[in-house]
Amino acid sequence: MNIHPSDLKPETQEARDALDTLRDWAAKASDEEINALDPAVARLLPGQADYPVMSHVYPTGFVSDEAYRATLPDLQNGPASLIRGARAQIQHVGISNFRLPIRFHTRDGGELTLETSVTGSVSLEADKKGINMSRIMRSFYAHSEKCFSFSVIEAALEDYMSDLESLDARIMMRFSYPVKILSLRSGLQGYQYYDIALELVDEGGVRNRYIHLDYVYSSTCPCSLELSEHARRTRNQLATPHSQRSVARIAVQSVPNEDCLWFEDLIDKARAAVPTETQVMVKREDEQAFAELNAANPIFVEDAARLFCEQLQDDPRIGDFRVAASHQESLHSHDAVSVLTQGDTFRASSLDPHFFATLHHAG
Ligand SMILES: Nc1nc2c(ncn2[C@@H]2O[C@H](COP(=O)(O)OP(=O)(O)OP(=O)(O)O)[C@@H](O)[C@H]2O)c(=O)[nH]1
Repeated sequence: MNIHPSDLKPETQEARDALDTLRDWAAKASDEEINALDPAVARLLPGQADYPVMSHVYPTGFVSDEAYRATLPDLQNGPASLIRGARAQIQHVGISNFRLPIRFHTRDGGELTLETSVTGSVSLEADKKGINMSRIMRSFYAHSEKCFSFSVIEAALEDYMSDLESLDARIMMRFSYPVKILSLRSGLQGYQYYDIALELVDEGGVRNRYIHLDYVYSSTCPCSLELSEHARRTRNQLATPHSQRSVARIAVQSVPNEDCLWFEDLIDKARAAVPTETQVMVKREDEQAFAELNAANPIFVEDAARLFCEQLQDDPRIGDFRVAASHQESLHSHDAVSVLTQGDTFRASSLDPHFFATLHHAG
């Protein structure tokens, strides 16, 4: 019978010598080198004998049943003694920017399914360690299949407060909302996308709804227009006023009213305030119209804030509001900015250091 050398069992002394070699190596090896060893080998080292041998193969067939789940550590629901740092209430704790498709009604009776970024958070009492994070998403998912309306989101908010036993809760939904807009003169149409955010906040038992809209427009400087005309008139010198892409972030408190405040209504108000919205489909006749429209509506950044304010302040569907405008001046190496608020909701002596920087819309 042919015996292959690998079939030969090493002599016991050889095995002992190999173990001594391993242990001599281990005595000089670093922890990293020891930890990198195959657990079955590491177990042979002194003091490692009781080290349990663990499988490195993923157990595809393992089922986590209710009884097993009950054995899992649940740190976030642990005793207050686990709290690290100050024993202070946390105003917002949750998950930011989980995304899912949400269906929205349009003002003309249609429906749009849009990618929506959701941020959900709840308050946490000072003596509680943490929240069950997954419930922030699970509560929202339970309602997300229904067509959007603030009342659907209110149902998710109710779940937050009951599932997470929280006093306050907040849901923010951000999406880009397409609206077909007509060109100025050629009759062409194209889609304009509006960055919109909805906030639903329940704080101290008071519930509020907020809508945020970014409106992008061209601002032509009135002073520069006058100076250009002055050069033409007095010196027959051609001159053009500086104009620039500008952004107004309009935030309104949507107050319950039998008449719904549609996204399209807010967009219409913005256009009524500052008609020089950036265009989508532009032929030469449209470009000429745009030049005339800008000449007819020159605005400083102060004018912009007040023009938007004028469109918001007398609408019974709108409570407190804030207009933040940024003109990315083509004359300067900086932006001209303004913030106008009405009511206490958005009044703030401190502004996020990056707030104005977010009022830039790339093409
Ligand atoms: N509270 C909290 N949880 C976190 C954080 N980062 C990750 N998590 C994890 O979020 C995961 C899901 O949390 P839970 O919703 O409590 O999961 P669960 O306990 O199985 O869910 P329930 O069955 O509803 O209790 C946990 O594994 C946490 O470790 C954090 O910063 N805070």
